[in-house]
Amino acid sequence: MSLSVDIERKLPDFLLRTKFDTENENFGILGASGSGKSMTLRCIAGLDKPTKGRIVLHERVLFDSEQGINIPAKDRKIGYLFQNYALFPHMTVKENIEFGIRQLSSYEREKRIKDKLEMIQLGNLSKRYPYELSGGQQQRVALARAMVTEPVALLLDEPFSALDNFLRRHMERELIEVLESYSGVTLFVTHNLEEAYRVCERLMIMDNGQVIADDHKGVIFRKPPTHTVAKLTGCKNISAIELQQQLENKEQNIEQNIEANYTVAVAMNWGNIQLKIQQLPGSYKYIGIRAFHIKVADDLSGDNCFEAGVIKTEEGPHHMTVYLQIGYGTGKHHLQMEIYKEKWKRWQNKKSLYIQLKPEHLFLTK
Ligand SMILES: Nc1ncnc2c1ncn2[C@@H]1O[C@H](COP(=O)(O)OP(=O)(O)OP(=O)(O)O)[C@@H](O)[C@H]1O
Repeated sequence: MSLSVDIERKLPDFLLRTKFDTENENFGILGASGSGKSMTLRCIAGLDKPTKGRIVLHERVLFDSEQGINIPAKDRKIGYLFQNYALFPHMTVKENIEFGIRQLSSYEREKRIKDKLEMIQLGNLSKRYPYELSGGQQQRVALARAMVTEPVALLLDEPFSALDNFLRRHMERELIEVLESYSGVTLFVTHNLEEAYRVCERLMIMDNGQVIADDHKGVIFRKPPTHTVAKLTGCKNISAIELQQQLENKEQNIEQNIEANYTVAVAMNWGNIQLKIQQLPGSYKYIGIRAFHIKVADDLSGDNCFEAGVIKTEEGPHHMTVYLQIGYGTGKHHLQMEIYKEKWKRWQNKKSLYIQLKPEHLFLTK
């Protein structure tokens, strides 16, 4: 199954331009609020009409502005799951699931409903009304209702955002299981980076109506193409840089213990420290490192080891966030490190410590 989208939607104050192709993978869409994620899904589902462009789902043209094709939403074979369940309140669980397949024979209807009730493990609650169900149960019914039509594509728009954290993780695991046996295209919109990473193989990042990155999740997180993508994917440490492939003066190289085959970046927002990096210099303007990649070091002997002052700490349930100052100080923190609480115990009373920004964890970006 494949989906190809190349559309534009013009509104007085907003321009959406989305272009991507996906095939048999969980495809995640990430972006700040108002970046156009839901509008993209609505255009694909046929609930909103692009100003121009083309949408093809498994070789079937759903929309083509030049050819005047615009298949109505009900005929697109698309299942849509919203954040707020949208179950019919006056219908039971079974009736809600049955709603989209009323045209099928009663034998086929019963078979599919039984199958979907088993999938969501709510067979014993089939006669209940939505108000008699918990939030998680309602969302499972909504998932069954979206899938009972055997859609070619499943669009999930922040499906767990109304649930508490515990239920959210539980539903996420259930969804991953359901999707393993689903052969259609899945688009998953979420604000939650970790959720996107766990559920999806590929991620598209949107910013102000535009696609600014689209790649395998590992690449997006390891080497974000721009500093906006780095920020939107949760990178807390980004600095403007000046790059030098190698220092011109060889003596200076030796003196500063910098090998010539490394690129050297001067991190202007991190107290002008000099960093060794493995990427070749290009037209990069920024350097970044994720908070959990900053490591406490025993001494200054490794690559990119620095003495850092501890400005403040914040305690989370499992880890500490430590705000650090390095290089030429300004009184403000330069870096944010995340470290497991157990590990942090060793340093918790220290005002300064050694840290390492390993070359393999630093990335250059535009
Ligand atoms: N019917 C409409 N008329 C005018 N502007 C709209 C309409 N629908 C959405 N917008 C605007 O289009 C932009 C994109 O909206 P969209 O709902 O796609 O954002 P989103 O990325 O899904 O955001 P969120 O994460 O907050 O749900 C927003 O600026 C929104 O205000």
